Amino acid sequence: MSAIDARHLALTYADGTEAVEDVSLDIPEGEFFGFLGANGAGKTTTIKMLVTLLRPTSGSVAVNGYDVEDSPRRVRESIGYMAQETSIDPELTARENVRYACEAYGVSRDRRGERIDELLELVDFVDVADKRAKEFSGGMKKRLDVATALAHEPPVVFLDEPTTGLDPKARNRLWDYFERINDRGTTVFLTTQYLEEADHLCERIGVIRDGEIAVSGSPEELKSRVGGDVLELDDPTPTNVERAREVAVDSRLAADADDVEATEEGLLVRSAEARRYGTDLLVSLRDAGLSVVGFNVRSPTLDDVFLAVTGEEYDAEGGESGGDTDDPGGDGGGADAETTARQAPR
Ligand SMILES: Nc1ncnc2c1ncn2[C@@H]1O[C@H](COP(=O)(O)OP(=O)(O)OP(=O)(O)O)[C@@H](O)[C@H]1O
Repeated sequence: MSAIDARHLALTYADGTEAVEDVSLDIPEGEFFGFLGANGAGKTTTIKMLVTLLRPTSGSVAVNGYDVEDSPRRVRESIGYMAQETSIDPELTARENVRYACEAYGVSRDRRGERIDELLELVDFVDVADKRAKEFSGGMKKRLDVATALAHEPPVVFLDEPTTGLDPKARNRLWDYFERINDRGTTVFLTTQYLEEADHLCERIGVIRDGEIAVSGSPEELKSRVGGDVLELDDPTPTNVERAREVAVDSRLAADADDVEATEEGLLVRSAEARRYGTDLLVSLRDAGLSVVGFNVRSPTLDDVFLAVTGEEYDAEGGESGGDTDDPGGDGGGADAETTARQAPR
């Protein structure tokens, strides 16, 4: 049985916006699935249909074998949902928030005390269990959100941008919990603004564009579809970039013009020959009277996949730095050696 089986899902909002046009997903039990797309591509609308908060205009969805139209209550009982907005009560302590979630999700009275302790332990809240949630940092609130979404041990959890705005340390910590629950057999459906997060966590990824799945596959499969390596030229002046683009398109590197993209930093060329002939391009640029300030050849990342599929750079608002810390009253918890080492190579 699939954990999530969505067929030809579509949703048009009352104002006529066709947010989701045709989304089919078949996610096996126990998979860690990443759902990616630019802002407004239809991710949240899709999740809301999967968790019974929005009724599809057409198509069908079964979650854990229950049809969302026929058995919405069964679906809700069998899933955990961590929405973008926090669901914890700032006036309650961590323990009270978790207890409330256990009651709301119908965890039996006999089991409740034990389950509350397990959940607090899972997200490392034992020492601060009796502090009020309003005293917690952004990262801690997210961890508490994770605990409450898991109260009833659901076989499937939906995480909608669970780490947005967190600093790398807090994010890494959450990644550990997500991996832990997936290791226990829980199916995870994740949306994220951070492609390195999807790369690190997900076994399979689907990219939604204009309300339809544009590509899906494992991170490695998707990266291999970029076709070779990626050569980056840094040049901040747009006029130079435009001329450099013409030189690159004419070079033996690019199979066609689509392999050359202007980026915020300068220019990017996807090519199976990037390592072999990359320096030839530098010579051609110099001959054309252009100099570059930076040059680099690297393996493709999911950012390259995204750029190739959508023609846009993946939006990562909330940023890599200056995010919400996991450490209230601390020094902001910058990236330590371990954190840095765990980031996907760029
Ligand atoms: N209640 C609504 N009424 C009308 N249009 C809506 C509504 N909610 C979302 N939309 C539109 O539907 C489209 C898809 O929105 P959705 O929130 O699903 O995208 P998303 O991929 O989750 O984006 P984000 O990353 O910004 O959350 C967008 O064009 C959005 O403006």
